[in-house]
Amino acid sequence: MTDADKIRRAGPLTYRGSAIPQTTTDQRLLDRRGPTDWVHTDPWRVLRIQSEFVEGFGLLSELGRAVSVFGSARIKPGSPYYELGTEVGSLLAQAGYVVVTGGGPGLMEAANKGAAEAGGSSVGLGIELPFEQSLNEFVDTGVTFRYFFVRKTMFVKYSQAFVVLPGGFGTLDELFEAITLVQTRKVTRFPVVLIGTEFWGGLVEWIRGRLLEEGVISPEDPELIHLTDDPAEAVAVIDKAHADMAREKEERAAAEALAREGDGE
Ligand SMILES: C/C(=C\CNc1ncnc2c1ncn2[C@@H]1O[C@H](COP(=O)(O)O)[C@@H](O)[C@H]1O)CO
Repeated sequence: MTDADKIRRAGPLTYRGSAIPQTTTDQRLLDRRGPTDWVHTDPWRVLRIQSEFVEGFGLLSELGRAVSVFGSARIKPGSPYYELGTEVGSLLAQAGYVVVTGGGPGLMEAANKGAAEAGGSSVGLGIELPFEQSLNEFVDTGVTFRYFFVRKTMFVKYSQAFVVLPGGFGTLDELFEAITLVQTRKVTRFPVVLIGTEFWGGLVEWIRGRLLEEGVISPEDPELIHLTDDPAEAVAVIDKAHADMAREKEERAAAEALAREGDGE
C-alpha cells in the first residue's frame, strides 16, 4: 500500500493520504503544551454557556410548582420590607410553592428565610459578581451562574409567577423582562405581582398614564401587573391563575379527545 492509499478514521471523519494528521485527537487532547489563549475565546465561552443551561435544567426540571421572588439586594433585616419579604416567602411555601430567588442578601434572603420558617423549600439562583458573595444561609438548593441571561431563563422556565418586592435596577430589570415576555406572549398566564403600593405606586401610575397616553403600550397592558400591599392577596392571584391554567389545559385535552373520537381514531 502506498502512502497515498492510507486511511485514518477520526470519529466521524475520514482522512486519506497526505490529509492524515500527524497526531491523533487523543494525543492532542493529552498534550498540555501549546498556546492557552483559546480558553478566552467566544467558541469556548459558548460551551460554558451551554454547560450552565445543562446544570440549570438538570437542577430545576423536577422542581414542581414554583414562584420567583425578586427584590433589593440591599434592604437589611429589620426593615419593614424585609418583614414583608419574609411573609411572602412563608405564605408561598404554605401554599405549596417552591420559592425561587436570586439567592443573595436583602429581600432575596428574606423570601428564602420565610420559606424555611414555614417548612417549605427554596432555591437560590446566584450570580457570579465582581465581588465575593455566597448564597444566603436559607437557600436549600442553589446554583451560581456566570451569565445573567442564562440565570434569567431559569427564573422564567421554572416558575409559574413572579412576585416583585421593592428594589433597584436589578429588580426593575427582572420586572420588565417578565412583563415584556407576557406582553409579547412568550409566556402565557404568568401573574406578575408587585408588592408595596407606596414604593411601586409612582411607577404604576406612570405606566397607566404616560405610557398609555403616548400609545407606547396597549390599553390592556397595565393589567399585566397586579399591585398590592397584601402578601396573601399576591398568593391568591397566583393560585387563581394556576387554577385557571389547569382548567384550560383540561378543557383543551377534552376537546382534543372529542375531536379524535370524531375522526374515528
Ligand atoms: C449589591 C449587593 C449584592 C448583590 N448580590 C446579588 N446577588 C444575587 N442576585 C442579585 C444581586 N444583586 C442583584 N441581584 C438580582 O437583581 C435583583 C436585586 O437587584 P437590586 O438592584 O438590588 O434591586 C434580585 O432579584 C436578584 O435576582 C450588596 O450586598
